[in-house]
Amino acid sequence: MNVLVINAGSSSLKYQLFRMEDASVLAKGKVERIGMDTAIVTHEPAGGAEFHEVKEILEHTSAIRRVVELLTHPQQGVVSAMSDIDAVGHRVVHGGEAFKHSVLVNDEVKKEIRRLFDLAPLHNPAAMLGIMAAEAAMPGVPQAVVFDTAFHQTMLAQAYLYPVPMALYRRHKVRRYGFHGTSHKYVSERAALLLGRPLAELKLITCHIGNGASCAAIVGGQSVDTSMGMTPLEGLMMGTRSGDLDPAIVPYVMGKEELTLGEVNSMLNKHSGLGAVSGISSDMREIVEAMEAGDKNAALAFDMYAYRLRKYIGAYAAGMNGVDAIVFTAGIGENSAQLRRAVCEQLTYLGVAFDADANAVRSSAERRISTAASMVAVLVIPTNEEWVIAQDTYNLVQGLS
Ligand SMILES: Nc1ncnc2c1ncn2[C@@H]1O[C@H](COP(=O)(O)OP(=O)(O)O)[C@@H](O)[C@H]1O
Ligand SMILES: CC(=O)OP(=O)(O)O
Ligand SMILES: [Mg+2]
Repeated sequence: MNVLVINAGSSSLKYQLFRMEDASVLAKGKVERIGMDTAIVTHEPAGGAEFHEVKEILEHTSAIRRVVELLTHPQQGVVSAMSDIDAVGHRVVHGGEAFKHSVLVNDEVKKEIRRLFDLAPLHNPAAMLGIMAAEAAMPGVPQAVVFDTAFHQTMLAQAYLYPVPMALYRRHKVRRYGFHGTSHKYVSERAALLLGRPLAELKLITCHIGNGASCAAIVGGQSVDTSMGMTPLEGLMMGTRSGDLDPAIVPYVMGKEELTLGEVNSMLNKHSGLGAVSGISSDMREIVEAMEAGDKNAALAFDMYAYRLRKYIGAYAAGMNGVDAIVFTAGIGENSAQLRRAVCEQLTYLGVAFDADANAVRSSAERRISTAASMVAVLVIPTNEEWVIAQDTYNLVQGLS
């Protein structure tokens, strides 16, 4: 069975086509910088030459259309027709309390995902575009959805409730859901293998640091806390999102600047974070480049980003009463040696002995960047949300026959 996985992030769309029988990847690729001046398309057919293009791609529907063209292309393609794709698995960011597990797509499921648009305005609409575009391109092919929120459903009420009137939870389900769950789950399992210790006895802090960023406190393989909240806006500073701030700022700024609810929402989700502080870019590569060229605002944005992450690591070590390993993953966590260094060199109080040389090595392998003597291991583990989604999709589709 061939399963196509579509992971529509806020600024990127990643895809992988898996042959499930031997867990092989027939092709993978990504469309990055969707909606920016130029998007970057990378398509890697297994055993074939990598294909790159830079073109304007303004939204996710066009991105999927391009992916479909590439997968069936006479030169760059890996299947002769779309009928060689047996199932499609989608990443959906918000599943609310309704979805504790992955499900096959039907009208009810689509309705529920739409109902959650308000709570994940950058993500659920992108995922829905993906589902609709895939249905149009591959009619009759079963589709499954895998939710970012599902893994965090193990949190206790002490972590998922906000100290506000409890009627808000009862009436409107106002609570912490947490996101990037598929990634936090995957890297925590890989971390246990890399450390050679049972997951059941580990306390981990996993840092999924991409365009969206969150960390999670994981005890014995179960999420006990995570930095994103009811929506993916809370927690760490991100590319375009503010993360934590004093909630009183919202009504204050709305009054002073005469902003509507929609405008203030858009300000915090799309016009804050690295982009707002640096005035340069929401992309960490460009921030680091500008910082190294001496730009003060880029340096401030970088320092704030690292400082806020360091504070969460401290908070989660306290929350779990200890930590065995800190894991970095996603675009920035996997690739930015500068950011990892800025965070980890000041964790000596926790017992982290950072290995700056190991950290500086560019690699796509799972690796340790703390010294052998470090009391707390620091790991870099490339995430693989797509493989987890493919497995869930495969299992659901098997259940159909
Ligand atoms: N070599 C690199 N150095 C620093 N940052 C990088 C590098 N490669 C990618 N990134 C950063 O990773 C982020 C995107 O991460 P990603 O996980 O792909 O995001 P998302 O899935 O949320 O769209 C961007 O800020 C990008 O600059
Ligand atoms: C939930 C979330 O923020 O996702 P992403 O990192 O893909 O934007
Ligand atoms: Mg992502």
